[in-house]
Amino acid sequence: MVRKKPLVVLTRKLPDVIETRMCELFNTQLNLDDTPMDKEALAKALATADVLVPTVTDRIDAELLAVAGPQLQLIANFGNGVDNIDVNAALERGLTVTNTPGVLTEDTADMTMALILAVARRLVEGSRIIPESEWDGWSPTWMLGRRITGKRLGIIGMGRIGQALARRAKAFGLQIHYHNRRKVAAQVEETLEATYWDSLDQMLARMDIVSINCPHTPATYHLLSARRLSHLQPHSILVNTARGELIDEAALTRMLEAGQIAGAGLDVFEHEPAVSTKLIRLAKAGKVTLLPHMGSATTEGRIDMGEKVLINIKTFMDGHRPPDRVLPGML
Ligand SMILES: NC(=O)C1=CN([C@@H]2O[C@H](COP(=O)(O)OP(=O)(O)OC[C@H]3O[C@@H](n4cnc5c(N)ncnc54)[C@H](O)[C@@H]3O)[C@@H](O)[C@H]2O)C=CC1
Ligand SMILES: O=CC(=O)O
Repeated sequence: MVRKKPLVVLTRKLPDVIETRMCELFNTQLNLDDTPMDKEALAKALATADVLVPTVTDRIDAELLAVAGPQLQLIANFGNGVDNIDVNAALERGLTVTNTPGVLTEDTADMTMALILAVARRLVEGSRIIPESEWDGWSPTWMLGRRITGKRLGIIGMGRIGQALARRAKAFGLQIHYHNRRKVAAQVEETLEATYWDSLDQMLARMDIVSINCPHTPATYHLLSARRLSHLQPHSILVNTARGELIDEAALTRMLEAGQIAGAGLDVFEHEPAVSTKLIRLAKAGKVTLLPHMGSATTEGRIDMGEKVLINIKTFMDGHRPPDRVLPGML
């Protein structure tokens, strides 16, 4: 008997090499023009697919999962963070959920370090000056940024990306501090010369630069609330390449407007792709650097992510446990 190929629905356009392999292995429904799927289109996909491959732009909530057809078995997220999926609701329905951890660690850490440098050294502001014909020549007191060497970097979430950032930051001469759910292995702490802070509030009050690198879960929503943000020192810089929902963005905006912190570098936003006009105004004034969620955006990284998705689907369809299964304890 010939086994029917499973229907795999991709919600977005993936790298060509991945789509080609996907089509060879499975009955694959592509999204050729890359239009993000609305709720109706997602519901349709969940009603027919054996495997759904969503991305960070697709909100797969309990309401949508309730309309999934009985054939749906696997949600193979093209992404590391899984906060776009109600994983508990999916697991309760007996579905398997996978993600793509590890392969975007270095790229995202690079972008985090780039944001730290961009904000501290006014890179984006400076890069506008020559194209806008506003350069009269060098001056001893003009376009001064802040030295990062010797400063204290506080990392919230010392996982894969947090540690990769710490390695880079150490090479730049920053002192590494971190807050995590638990202390990391002694050998990692030793190599990074990292200091653990059990109290996030206390760490925030002592840092020059803070980077957020933990996942967005119900427990971490607005981890940096208005109250916590108020612990930051006026000269400090805040960088977020994790998820927008981790920060009370309105409170951060007010602090930036009032000069209560020196600057921020944001790759992710609370209501992305919408970004508030106030933040855009602050960016134009050089107080904040805004990137359109491009932390993992390298050609190599996106192909590696696609390969992970392929392996997860293939392993699952062959009747084995896929390598990147998301389990309730990980949330
Ligand atoms: N901007 C971008 O394009 C990208 C963003 N990301 C985001 O980065 C996040 C982190 O990724 P990884 O480092 O691979 O994850 P990871 O799971 O290796 O590390 C996360 C760390 O955060 C810690 N953590 C969890 N809750 C915490 C809390 N309440 N307080 C302090 N620490 C807490 C965990 O213990 C863990 O050590 C992802 O969940 C995703 O949202 C990931 C890739 C690309
Ligand atoms: O933000 C991207 C991800 O893979 O997570």
